[in-house]
Amino acid sequence: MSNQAVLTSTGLSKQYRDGKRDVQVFENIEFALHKGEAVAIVGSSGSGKTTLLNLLAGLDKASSGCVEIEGQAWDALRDAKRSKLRNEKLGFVYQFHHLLPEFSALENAMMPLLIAGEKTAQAKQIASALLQDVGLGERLDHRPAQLSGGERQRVAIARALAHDPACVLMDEPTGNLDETTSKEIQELIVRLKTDKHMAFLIVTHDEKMLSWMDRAYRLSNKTLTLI
Ligand SMILES: Nc1ncnc2c1ncn2[C@@H]1O[C@H](COP(=O)(O)OP(=O)(O)OP(=O)(O)O)[C@@H](O)[C@H]1O
Repeated sequence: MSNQAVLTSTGLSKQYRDGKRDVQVFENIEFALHKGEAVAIVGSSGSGKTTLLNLLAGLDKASSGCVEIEGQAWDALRDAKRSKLRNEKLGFVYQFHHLLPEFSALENAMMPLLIAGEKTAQAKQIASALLQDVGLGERLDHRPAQLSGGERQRVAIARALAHDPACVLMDEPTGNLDETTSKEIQELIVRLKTDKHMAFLIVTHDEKMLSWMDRAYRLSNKTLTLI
């Protein structure tokens, strides 16, 4: 495992304006995710996990503090550059998978590669291998509506990994998967972090996931604590 930081936050604070008062979500979060690590964040509903993921991904602005991806501060970049860097470096798996309904599983998983300028044949090869890895080798031509919730989630996972991102941010990735499929996803993550030094930051309620993570943090009382 390399010690190189992929994602860091320094003095990260966020508050929202609620009517006339400011609501502080968290304060002074110091965090670092390194190459080849899988790190979990747990916390009760409303503790700020999604807010933190959005800040780390450069999708939202902090009230104060700084987030850097491979040494590059999101704040220092203009919108177009920020989007380009995000597309290159990050993969996302959301609670709601946001697949494009009119496209097949294979086409959805190919999308980030095509956006990155990959040739269609090559994109097809990479995406189908990943869909095979997540147990969907027989479902390549199915559209999202023809897949179960768990199968859709697995397409979203393949899509997030297709362009070989430095870091994958996951929000409850195994929330609607059965135990066997969750285990397959776990094995895939472990393989990718070992072989490709990919970093994973995973928001989860799944206690079983914590057992094989490198570290886990709890977000509560506006701070992030190692557990
Ligand atoms: N745009 C917004 N404006 C005002 N308050 C917000 C906004 N977005 C989130 N909040 C508040 O910030 C707090 C943290 O929300 P967040 O969605 O980050 O929590 P969470 O830990 O991801 O919750 P859950 O597990 O339920 O998804 C909540 O109290 C929420 O109401």
